[in-house]
Amino acid sequence: MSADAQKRHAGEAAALRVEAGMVVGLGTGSTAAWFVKALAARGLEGLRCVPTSEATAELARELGLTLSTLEDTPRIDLTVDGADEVGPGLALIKGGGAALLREKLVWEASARCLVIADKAKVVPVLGAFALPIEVVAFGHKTTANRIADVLADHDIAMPARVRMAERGLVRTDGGNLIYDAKCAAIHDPVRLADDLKLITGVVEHGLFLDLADEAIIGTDDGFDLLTP
Ligand SMILES: O=C[C@H](O)[C@H](O)[C@H](O)COP(=O)(O)O
Repeated sequence: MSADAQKRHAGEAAALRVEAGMVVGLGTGSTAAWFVKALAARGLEGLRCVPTSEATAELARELGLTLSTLEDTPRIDLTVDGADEVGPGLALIKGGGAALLREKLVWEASARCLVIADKAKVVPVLGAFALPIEVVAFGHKTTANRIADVLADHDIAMPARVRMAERGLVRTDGGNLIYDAKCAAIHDPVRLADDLKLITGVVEHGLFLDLADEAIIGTDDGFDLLTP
């Protein structure tokens, strides 16, 4: 069976965790899209949804979900979102879809965070997926040099590369750039997260540590549950 079917199983199982009247954070990406569709199909009364990207907002709007913002609903009951890697203790790499900053803002405003993913995302050590780092566009090449220094300090020799699309530099919803750092293996995610945050010009990084309360991992015939 395909990864897409596993993502659907996880998304549908997560939608059953939502109750009428909740404020729900909507993640970004292909797995989160399955959740958004399944949630809309439930037709629960009184839901308010805070999307983590313009793409998710558009999908949710099309499906008739009621949208809100972090400004209007700063307290979120439950956020459901995908991940690029799910490591030990539910440490995550996120940001493959360039939504990491809004995602982290929504996650941190949430009473409970549920990560949904297909089986291939579960890894023994984070780092095979290139770590996304969101950087302000002004002076980004000098910021990239400082990022390279930090990576070298973590025995990561490859400098991070700016993310490109067919039509040029990828811009986040906030207008920033993404650098992707091929780490291979991140041995000390807490220290790397702290060191990256200290760099002037870095807005956020895709390490989500101590944020996920539970993971629903889609399988071919259902799903498995993981806790930190
Ligand atoms: O920026 C994007 C997000 O962090 C996504 O949740 C992540 O990239 C996983 O996406 P997908 O479910 O499409 O693999």
